[in-house]
Amino acid sequence: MTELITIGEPLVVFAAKQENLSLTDATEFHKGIGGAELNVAIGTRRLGHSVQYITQVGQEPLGMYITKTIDQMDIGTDYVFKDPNHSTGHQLKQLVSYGDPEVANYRKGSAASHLTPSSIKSIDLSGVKIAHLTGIFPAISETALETLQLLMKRLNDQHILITFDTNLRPALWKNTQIMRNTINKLASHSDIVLPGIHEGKVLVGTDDPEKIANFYLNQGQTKTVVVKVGSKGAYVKTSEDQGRFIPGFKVAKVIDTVGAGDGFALGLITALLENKSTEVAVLRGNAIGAMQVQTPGDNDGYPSSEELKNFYKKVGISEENGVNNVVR
Ligand SMILES: Nc1ncnc2c1ncn2[C@@H]1O[C@H](COP(=O)(O)OP(=O)(O)OP(=O)(O)O)[C@@H](O)[C@H]1O
Ligand SMILES: O=C(O)C(=O)C[C@H](O)[C@H](O)CO
Repeated sequence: MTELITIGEPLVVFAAKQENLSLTDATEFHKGIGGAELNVAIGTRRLGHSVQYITQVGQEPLGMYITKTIDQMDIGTDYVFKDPNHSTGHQLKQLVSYGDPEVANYRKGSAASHLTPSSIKSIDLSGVKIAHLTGIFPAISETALETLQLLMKRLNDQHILITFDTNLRPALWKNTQIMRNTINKLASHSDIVLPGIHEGKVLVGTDDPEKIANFYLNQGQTKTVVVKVGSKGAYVKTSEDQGRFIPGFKVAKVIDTVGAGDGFALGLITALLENKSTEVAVLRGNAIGAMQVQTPGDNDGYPSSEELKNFYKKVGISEENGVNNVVR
């Protein structure tokens, strides 16, 4: 039985080791794995919950590297399909001393983009508590979108809670209007929607968190919206309560912002799996987002239960009292 299921495109990430060099000039790289949904799977497993990851990889060294690595992490690979004809997506990522790193993606026509709806029919959803979906996978190909739509229909039919991170990747879409319409439609079939504040501006046309939340709460089945506001934390509103900000955690130095949103999502998901309140789930999302920005990889800041406890201890809060303790 699996608590969390997710579907996405894994990327082999070659992260530059030399600070502030362009990707053209960098010569030394560290090989790791990324991909938004896989990041969530990794962090969720690290906190002790069971996960199945649905994807397709090439039958070549990068595909084998992904499969071997996630298998060693004890993430379920029952639905990691193999494609002998296409290779696995990969990415070069810059190391910067400030701001977002430059990335170069090599993912067009990847094995994952050739996943088709037929792969969804075999998936056993019994016992699954939460499914995590994002706006990246449906952007990589028409068949990926159809595959996601079929999975969503099966999840909705079985009343399995869906968390949806809008995760905009404009370069993967034909144009902004198609991106906006498709993502907002997918969001309407999700229970918890997790846009970033800048994404809200593109998707809803405002950067007022309350207005962004109201937009999603007024369409489809969405009952909770959390708008992520970078270092400031997050704004949460449900269909039953007034919205509120839950402040973020101060960090000594931001090393790499990639994977913070996924860290937030997995913090929220794991807390909900442990029957914590929505507000505690947002607090844990903030904590794991803050831990992730202090590390160079896409998912190496995600904590074990022990590391999460130590993080709270260091800032002098616990999950039980932390929501109302705004001095961080
Ligand atoms: N500089 C920071 N300091 C502390 N916490 C941070 C910082 N940046 C991000 N976080 C935490 O991580 C969460 C997610 O970050 P962000 O708001 O950038 O999400 P996002 O827009 O989804 O990001 P991503 O680019 O990873 O998709 C924030 O809500 C916050 O809790
Ligand atoms: O999946 C992608 O598009 C990536 O850029 C890989 C990163 O690990 C991911 O986006 C972080 O959210």
